[in-house]
Amino acid sequence: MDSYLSIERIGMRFTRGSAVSEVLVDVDLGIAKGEFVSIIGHSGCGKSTLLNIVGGLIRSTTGEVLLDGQVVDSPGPDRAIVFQNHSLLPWLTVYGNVRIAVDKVFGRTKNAAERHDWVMHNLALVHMAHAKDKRPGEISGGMKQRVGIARALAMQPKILLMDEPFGALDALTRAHLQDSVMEIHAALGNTVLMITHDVDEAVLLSDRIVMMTNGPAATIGEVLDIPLARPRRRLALADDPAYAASRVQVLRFLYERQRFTTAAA
Ligand SMILES: Nc1ncnc2c1ncn2[C@@H]1O[C@H](COP(=O)(O)OP(=O)(O)OP(=O)(O)O)[C@@H](O)[C@H]1O
Repeated sequence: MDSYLSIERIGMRFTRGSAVSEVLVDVDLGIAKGEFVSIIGHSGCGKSTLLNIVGGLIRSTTGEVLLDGQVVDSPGPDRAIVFQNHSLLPWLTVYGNVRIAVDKVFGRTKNAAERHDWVMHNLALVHMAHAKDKRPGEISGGMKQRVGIARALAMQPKILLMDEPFGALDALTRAHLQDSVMEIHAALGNTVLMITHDVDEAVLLSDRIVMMTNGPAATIGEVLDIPLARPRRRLALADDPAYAASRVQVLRFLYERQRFTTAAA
């Protein structure tokens, strides 16, 4: 496979005084351009640590990450991150929150009118153009996540990194956002690496699911291809045997092969 993102033999050890914790060992993963890959694994196994290494927020102890042939060693606009708890600036409007990122990334290459249009285009993609003048305190959690996604997309990153983006939302809002993300992925062909705890979400959205072993010293246990044609519709999939089979494989991995142990909590 031609890897656009290449995670090569990543190891991560945290040292505090004489205490050393081995969190990740020998993590190897290649992601193709346009692929949607999810990472699933029990709490504490090191999923966020891995995503933060890819984002350049922390440096791995061993191994390296390459994106489009470039070594990742610091944060950059080519890797936009969407966190579980939106990170919008409360004093700016919805528009302002996206505009600030657009000005930063495209300040030299697009003029003010183009930047305005680009902000509005990305707000429209997540169905938030109507709320452009509202402040984060005036909109729901789901809407805030939509704005966070618009801001990330507006940076035109090479890869979109999402750390449990829908984790704090109720089931219905979550379903709407998943549908939006699928629409956007179909329209733009983004490369996405997403952490989730939700097996149905992973199967619905992903081309492949990366299943991590329990920590400490976690690594990739199995990678599952999801053989479901796109576009995917959640209602139709409910009766699809291929959907059920993928789901069972992830559940087996998590609850039989990698049973949650208190040591991993
Ligand atoms: N800066 C740090 N210093 C020391 N240990 C850390 C640090 N960051 C993370 N860890 C440890 O690394 C392990 C993995 O944490 P991480 O947050 O990556 O797991 P996770 O799989 O994302 O968990 P969850 O699903 O609960 O969010 C945990 O044991 C955590 O305590």
